[in-house]
Amino acid sequence: MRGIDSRFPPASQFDINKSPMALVEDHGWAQCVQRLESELGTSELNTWIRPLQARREGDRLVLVAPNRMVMERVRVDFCARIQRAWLASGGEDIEVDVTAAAESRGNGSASGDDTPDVERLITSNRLDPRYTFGSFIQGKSNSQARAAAQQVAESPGVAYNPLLIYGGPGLGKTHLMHAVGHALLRRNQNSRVVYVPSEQWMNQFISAVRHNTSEEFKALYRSADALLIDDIHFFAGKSATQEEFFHTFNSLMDGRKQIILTCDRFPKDLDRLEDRLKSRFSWGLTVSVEPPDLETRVAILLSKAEQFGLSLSNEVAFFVAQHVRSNVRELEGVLLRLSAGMRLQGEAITVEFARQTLRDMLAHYERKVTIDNIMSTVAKYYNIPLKDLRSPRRSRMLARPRQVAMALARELTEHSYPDIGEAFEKDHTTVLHASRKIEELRQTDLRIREDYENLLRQLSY
Ligand SMILES: Nc1ncnc2c1ncn2[C@@H]1O[C@H](COP(=O)(O)OP(=O)(O)OP(=O)(O)O)[C@@H](O)[C@H]1O
Repeated sequence: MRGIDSRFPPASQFDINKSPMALVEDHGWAQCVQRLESELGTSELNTWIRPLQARREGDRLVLVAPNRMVMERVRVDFCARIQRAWLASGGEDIEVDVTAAAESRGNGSASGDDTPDVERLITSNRLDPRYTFGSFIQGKSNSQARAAAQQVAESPGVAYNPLLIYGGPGLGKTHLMHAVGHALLRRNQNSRVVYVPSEQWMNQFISAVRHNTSEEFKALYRSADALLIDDIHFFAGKSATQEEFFHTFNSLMDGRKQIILTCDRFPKDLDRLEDRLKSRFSWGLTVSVEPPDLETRVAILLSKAEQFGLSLSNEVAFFVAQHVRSNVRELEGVLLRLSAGMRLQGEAITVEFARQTLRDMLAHYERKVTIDNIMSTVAKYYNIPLKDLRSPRRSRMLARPRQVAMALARELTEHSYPDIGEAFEKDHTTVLHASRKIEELRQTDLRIREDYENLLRQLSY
């Protein structure tokens, strides 16, 4: 194992305190960043410029942002400045193009070509410097996952192994996974922390098989100290990939190395994933992240606004949080729209400004979260006739969906208990009891929690 160490990305390359640009062969970009250092504040530089990876494509400088959010902000606010800094630092006149990581991968190969250079593929996947425990806002919806991640960061390979974080899109699974990676590297700079999205892992595996470099592929992954694999639902139905992953998993577990996985649902519910993998996933700890509640959404908005250098009042944050409930990525998207709108129109962000700027989005939500629509969505979800939600029948088969529908109406609409009671042809105390009951069951009954979150997601998009 020692023999292949040199081919691993040195841990320091993952260090958030070092510029990712250290990895870029093109020194022109390093000089350009240096130039920008004198123009931008540290916070702007670390948030928007340092996470970019640069490569030359003919007479273009292609900057790959870790996600769409960064891509859009860089396009709007920094492109021209980067071009000027590039020229000023001795570069020739080139076009600057900004893409997001997933798009830039395009053909599914992380490197953009078909070179079976496993090391390069791995080094191209770095931890996002912004995804740390410090920038993760904790609330009821994610506190368990955060605590588990923190525990793993403190006792890797011992506390919970594997740690599997599951939940809907944009709820911070990747963020927490990277946060553990950063913490492990801070504890031990030489630790070999490997982060890879499942799709890339599979592409690298296929490429290794094609180019006869399977041994190298295996050795590289099996000698990691911590392996972080994102979105493992992607492995469903890919039997050869599952087989390879099964052996990697066993090898790492035998060596007491830490494994962290994320998945878009409770892993036992994944179709076409081998039972032996499902059972291994349950050896450690499986925790969920759920959509954040109102207070957490407000806290996230205020913290992100500060991070983006955007002045946002509590009142506006509260207004946005009341209307945008689905996930954190969407909250970030809203901040981006507000920021772009503010720049274009030169106005301060007031509640009225937010209402105008986001009117299409708000109208969409309002259409979806009527009591009638909640009822029909719940009836369809549980496959029961709509009229039964209103009927006086008390069978458990009907009572639970009815309570879920009432709780959703209470959470998603501004209607009072008596209004909701009237819509369900029940007394307001029944609605009150239903809301409390469902809140309690969401803590203790996994099935109810999943049903509620699924419905919340359907109604919130
Ligand atoms: N609790 C939180 N505090 C601060 N930022 C958060 C939080 N949760 C999510 N985010 C931010 O929301 C964005 C989306 O998060 P992330 O990519 O981790 O979601 P995910 O659950 O992995 O989604 P997907 O399943 O779609 O990959 C990121 O920018 C992340 O930093």
